[in-house]
Amino acid sequence: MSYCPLRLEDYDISPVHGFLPTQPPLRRLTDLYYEPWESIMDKFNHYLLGHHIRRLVREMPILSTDKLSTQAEYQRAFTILSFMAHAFVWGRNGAASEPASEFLPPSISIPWVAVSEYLQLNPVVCCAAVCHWNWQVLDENAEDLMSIDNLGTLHTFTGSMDESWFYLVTIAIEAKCAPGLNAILSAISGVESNDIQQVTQSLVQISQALREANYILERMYENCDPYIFYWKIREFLAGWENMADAGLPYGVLYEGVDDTDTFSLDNWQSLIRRFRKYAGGSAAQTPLLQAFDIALGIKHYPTGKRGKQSSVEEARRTLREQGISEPPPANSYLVRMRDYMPGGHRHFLQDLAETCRIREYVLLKCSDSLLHTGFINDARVLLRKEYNSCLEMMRSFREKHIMMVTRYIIAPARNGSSVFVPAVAPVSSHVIPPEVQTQAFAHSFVHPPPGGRLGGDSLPADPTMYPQTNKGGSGSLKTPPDVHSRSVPQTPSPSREKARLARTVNDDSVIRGTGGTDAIQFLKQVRNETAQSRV
Ligand code: HEM
Repeated sequence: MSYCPLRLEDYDISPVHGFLPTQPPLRRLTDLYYEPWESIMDKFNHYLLGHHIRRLVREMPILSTDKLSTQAEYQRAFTILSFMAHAFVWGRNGAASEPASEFLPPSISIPWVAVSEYLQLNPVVCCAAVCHWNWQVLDENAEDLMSIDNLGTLHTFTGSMDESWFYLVTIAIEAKCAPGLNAILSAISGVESNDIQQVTQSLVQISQALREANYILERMYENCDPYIFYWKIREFLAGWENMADAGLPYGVLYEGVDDTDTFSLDNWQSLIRRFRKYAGGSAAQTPLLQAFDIALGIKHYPTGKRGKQSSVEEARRTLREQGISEPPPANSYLVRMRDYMPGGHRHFLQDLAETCRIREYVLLKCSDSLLHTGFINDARVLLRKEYNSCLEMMRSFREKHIMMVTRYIIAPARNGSSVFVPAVAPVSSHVIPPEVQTQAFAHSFVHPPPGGRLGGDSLPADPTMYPQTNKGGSGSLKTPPDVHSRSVPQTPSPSREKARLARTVNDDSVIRGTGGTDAIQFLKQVRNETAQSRV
């Protein structure tokens, strides 16, 4: 086989399991030093159910990360700190006595930030935490070790089979698509050496991997109930961006990390700017689909903007200008999700975009002019067929995924919760003085933060939606409140917070996101761009 400049291992990608680690994730940090973390995880669901998490986390010592040495240990630390942190912030399903917490105690925030810096991702729940680093093999002797039926999760928030299954579908898709990643590299080297058979054969393997992904995706319905997903699971996966209605108008302050400057403690405005805003967990944070997009040359444009897929002319130009890097997908939401991927995986996507010219190769080999002048031969017909078959698998995956979003988000939101939530008097966790709350609240509507931390140093302004983490109160998105007539922002009651946290659908049945754009519109556009990439 000819040379391919990329090696999966250089990016923490497993040749056998793709973006999952080759060895199953650690089930425990064996150094007894970390026992305070592990002993909470031993009874995590019970503690969460019985409202013990906040007390236990506050009582936890601040542990150093110095005793973590392997990548697997860091990954385990990240996963368990993520579970504890989100359980701490969101409390027990919006129980009456537990509104969302705007503060993460130093026992979580200090090690969590240190571990996330090591892994080069944001300290917030992400796909890697709940899927990539959260699985086990059930039967070591099974014929197909990584079949979804032979996998289990290590941790869930709710202790439900539905939540396990929700993660397992993604985990199994990752595992089954690993051959597709190897095939991408093989196709790249085939292009380098102008070996049309190798490129075609690699495309066959990519489309087989994607066929598996389609099949596994549809199995979501088997064991994950949309009601449970929407009303029980999803709220724990939410982040702290655009969560004013859910009780987090400024995001979350990572105590001991962002408030160490004593000046800020005397100055509330300055302190509020230290709050972090992060999107929550979503399978959109898997590098897998983005890797296939890049490999197949599918371009995604900002939501609402129509763009063209590359033509033969552009393919010629790109090949002439070897070495000039291909810009990342222009859809800022997809680009933004890369900050929630481990560093190695993110760098792989960047380098893949610079290296991969499969679409250009197919376009040039199978251009219409060649077809019309009779130069076409069987190898070229086959190349085009297999390339288009990959696109069809990607399109079909996205089509199924849109239907899934309709069944798991839109329908349950429309039907409402069947659980009676009694009206309770507002209980505030906010310790910020009311007058400062008023100013900051007004400020956040008049000048919405550009994303990332308040003060906007990391994430670009993005009008694209992120409904899984949005409070989605239709009123606030459609009609900003009259900030001048507001005296003190109402602290939502926990029961209202719960409803708002889960509710992301307006009366017109549109899932709204950060900038008021529409999730289904985004997903349909991404699907259409995939379909339009056929050659
Ligand atoms: C109950 C199941 C699921 C629901 C309700 C769901 C929901 C959503 C929603 C609302 C979005 C829009 C952006 C966001 O909010 O993150 C999205 C995007 C996305 N989801 Fe899912 N999702 C589900 C399962 C999956 C699975 C199993 C995968 C694959 C591993 C997946 C992969 C993606 C990807 C790659 C995107 C980005 C858009 C794209 O590239 O097509 N999702 N999902």
